[in-house]
Amino acid sequence: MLDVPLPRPARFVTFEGGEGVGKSTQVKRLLATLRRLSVDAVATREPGGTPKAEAIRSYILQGRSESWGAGAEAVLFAAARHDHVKELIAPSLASGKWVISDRFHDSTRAYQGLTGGVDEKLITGLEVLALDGHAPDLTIVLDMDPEEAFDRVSRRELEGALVETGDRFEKEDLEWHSRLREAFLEIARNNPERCVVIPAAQTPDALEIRIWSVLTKRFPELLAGRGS
Ligand SMILES: Nc1ncnc2c1ncn2[C@@H]1O[C@H](COP(=O)(O)OP(=O)(O)O)[C@@H](O)[C@H]1O
Ligand SMILES: Cc1cn([C@H]2C[C@H](O)[C@@H](COP(=O)(O)OP(=O)(O)O)O2)c(=O)[nH]c1=O
Repeated sequence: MLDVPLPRPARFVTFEGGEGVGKSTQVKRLLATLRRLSVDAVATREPGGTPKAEAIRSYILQGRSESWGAGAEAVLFAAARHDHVKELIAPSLASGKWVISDRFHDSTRAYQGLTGGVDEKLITGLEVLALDGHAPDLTIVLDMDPEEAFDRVSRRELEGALVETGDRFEKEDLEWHSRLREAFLEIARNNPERCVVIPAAQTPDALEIRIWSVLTKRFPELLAGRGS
């Protein structure tokens, strides 16, 4: 019998959660694992991912749009996302490439919507426009106590990493970050078929193993033909 490989449809996976929960670390690790398995994949981030979206990212994260209010910022994030979907995400998926994004639309709903007070109807309308049908297949929500996550971020800053967000959302107080944490958990509860919440207060290795087990359960084709 011919050993024909099973088709592996390209999947769109997003990572969400507050600051310092370990999203970027796990995105890099997942990309490396997929590539080791010869899965064609690209990692990207939001806001950003394309030159135009990166320009919007710099503008917002430098705090230049802060005085415009959360509603206008939601529109800016959505404008960046629209370009990101059109120029990078949709073409990658169409060409068979997996896309792993460090943040996506849930961040707008959590930060600007549920925490920032922007009307749910505006958030939903922006989602429809920006996603253009490209909702993630799976969203990993990394969840942890914001105080512990702050410690990680301060360490990252002490270690000298370039952190462009230090003067924007990170400066909000603990109560605000606790509301943000609840916002992500609420989004996950409302989208149980798409979102998986993973406790993030564990070592990077343990977290990587847990995330990989979620992926292989959700997308068994990842293991097809590997005898496991
Ligand atoms: N599981 C973990 N345990 C402890 N520290 C971590 C873990 N994952 C990441 N870190 C460290 O915490 C900081 C924030 O991690 P990062 O991946 O940049 O988080 P995020 O992208 O969610 O802001 C970095 O200094 C990183 O090295
Ligand atoms: C994508 C997105 C990000 N953000 C915020 C979350 C972060 O504070 C910032 C992006 O910074 P980033 O460096 O990607 O986040 P992190 O600190 O988790 O590594 O922008 C929104 O407020 N709305 C959005 O739609």
